[in-house]
Amino acid sequence: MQGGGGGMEETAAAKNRSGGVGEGAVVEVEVEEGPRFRRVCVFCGSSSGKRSSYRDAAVELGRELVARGMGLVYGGGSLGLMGEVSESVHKAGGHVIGVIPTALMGKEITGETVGEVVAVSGMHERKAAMARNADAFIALPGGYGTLDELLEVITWAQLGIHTKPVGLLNVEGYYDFLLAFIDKAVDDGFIRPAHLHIFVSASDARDLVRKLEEYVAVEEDDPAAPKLRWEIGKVGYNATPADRSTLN
Ligand SMILES: C/C(=C\CNc1ncnc2c1ncn2[C@@H]1O[C@H](COP(=O)(O)O)[C@@H](O)[C@H]1O)CO
Repeated sequence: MQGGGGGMEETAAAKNRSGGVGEGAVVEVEVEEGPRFRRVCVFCGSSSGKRSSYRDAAVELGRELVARGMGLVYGGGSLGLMGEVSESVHKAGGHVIGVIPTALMGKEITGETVGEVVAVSGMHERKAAMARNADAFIALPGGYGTLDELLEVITWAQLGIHTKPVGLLNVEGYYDFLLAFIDKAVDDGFIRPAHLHIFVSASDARDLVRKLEEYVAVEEDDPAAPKLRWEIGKVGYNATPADRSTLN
């Protein structure tokens, strides 16, 4: 599991719990744990949907990420739920990275991106850059684009290409049919029962982020995984420790 780059930082406090740092005293170093995830990648609709609850969920998720010390990676722009979640993180003082293909960069196409903008050459590069720069993934309600992004990170987790947690924010049951479809695929032998637990879901942001923080990766047992991981390494899906100090 990739830990958040900002995690496990030593605080100023090297406290002597025994009452004084004299000779022979036992000094306990108190380590303050940072957030498990430095940045979370959010996939969501470029539309807002027809229910105000979708917008509310995007805003709430943004606030929850910032409250937990996590930044946002998303597809850039200000359209739909993408705009809601990025605005929410930005307003609450969190760090936002928008990854956007140069062809979509015109403000008349995607609107204004808040925070940092990373320009990439195309849609595949965008998905790889979003994945590389995040430690976990969350899907809010959305359409084809959101499903594509969500199913890709689930598929790659299934293959053992990454071990970053994936969460579904199932606002008002929006994803119930997808969850039912996945159950059907398990029943009919197309998805392994163990792979049901590759992602977690919850109906509200706080529960979902908590579940992601507690998530333990499913052990990969696919013989194809090492080769795939090597191939994906060439594309640069996972950040190396050195990458984590800067944007990549
Ligand atoms: C090209 C057009 C509008 C531009 N819209 C988008 N701008 C930025 N990112 C987008 C856009 N449309 C899709 N995406 C990506 O897919 C996800 C949302 O797709 P959905 O189909 O709305 O669920 C989102 O995460 C983006 O990465 C004119 O058609």
